[in-house]
Amino acid sequence: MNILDKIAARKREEVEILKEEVPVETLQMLPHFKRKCFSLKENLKKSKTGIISEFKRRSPSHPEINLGADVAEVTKAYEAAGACGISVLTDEDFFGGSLDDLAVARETVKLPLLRKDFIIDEYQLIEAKAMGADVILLIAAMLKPKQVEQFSKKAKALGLEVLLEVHNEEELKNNIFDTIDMIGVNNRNLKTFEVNLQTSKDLAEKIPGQYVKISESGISDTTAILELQKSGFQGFLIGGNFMKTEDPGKSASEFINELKSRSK
Ligand SMILES: O=C(O)c1ccccc1NCC(=O)[C@H](O)[C@H](O)COP(=O)(O)O
Repeated sequence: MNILDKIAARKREEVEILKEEVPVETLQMLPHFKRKCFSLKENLKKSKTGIISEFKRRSPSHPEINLGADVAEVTKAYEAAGACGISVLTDEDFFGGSLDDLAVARETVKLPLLRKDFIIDEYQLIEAKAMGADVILLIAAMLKPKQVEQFSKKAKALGLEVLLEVHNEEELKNNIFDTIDMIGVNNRNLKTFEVNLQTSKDLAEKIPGQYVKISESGISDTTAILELQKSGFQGFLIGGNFMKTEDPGKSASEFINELKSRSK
């Protein structure tokens, strides 16, 4: 069983329990449910740097990135560093995150927040909105195109933006819907965990022009960003490179400042 199948199986169990414990009607009464979302898409279109900084403590490929990281401290520093948006891992079992992390990030910053999780059920979209997310992720490798269409429609109806994640041309071709806002190319092969930025460069020209393009995973220097910008990418999702350091906010700030000075 590959990692996405394992995660999907766990999510299905988790969602069935949650639906009983916290019904949709309860989520819909939470104050953030009616909040107007911040737009990551618009921030990326306006930005010269396009950095989406990620908060994650661990991952299947890196089991100990920053286990004790404090979400308020890091997200506040990411905002001050000039990030366009923040990605918050909300999966507990595989990434050590939680919906509480998302809620704390929401109370801390005014930037668009991506709920970084593995969506397999509409319930998780309602949960994302209620806990303060602005953007949700749909991973083509773990969904059927019909589900991508259904979940993206529902997300838009909730006022959320949709980031579709693909790894190859087939996933891209099968999941082009007008309810998608941004297309992310994940440079990490989820079978081997190897990262290769060429994945983004190869797919860039195949992504239709109306979608904001985001390159995800394995980005560790500003030279990579300058090259990816030449291929047409406007957004860059960076997690481990910041989170593995003692002060992720400071690392993000130095990275963004270096990028700004190299972009002049
Ligand atoms: O990172 C993993 O090990 C992983 C394994 C299985 C599914 C998803 C996984 N990562 C999620 C991500 O997409 C990354 O956290 C994100 O793109 C940032 O990547 P990085 O900058 O390399 O930390």
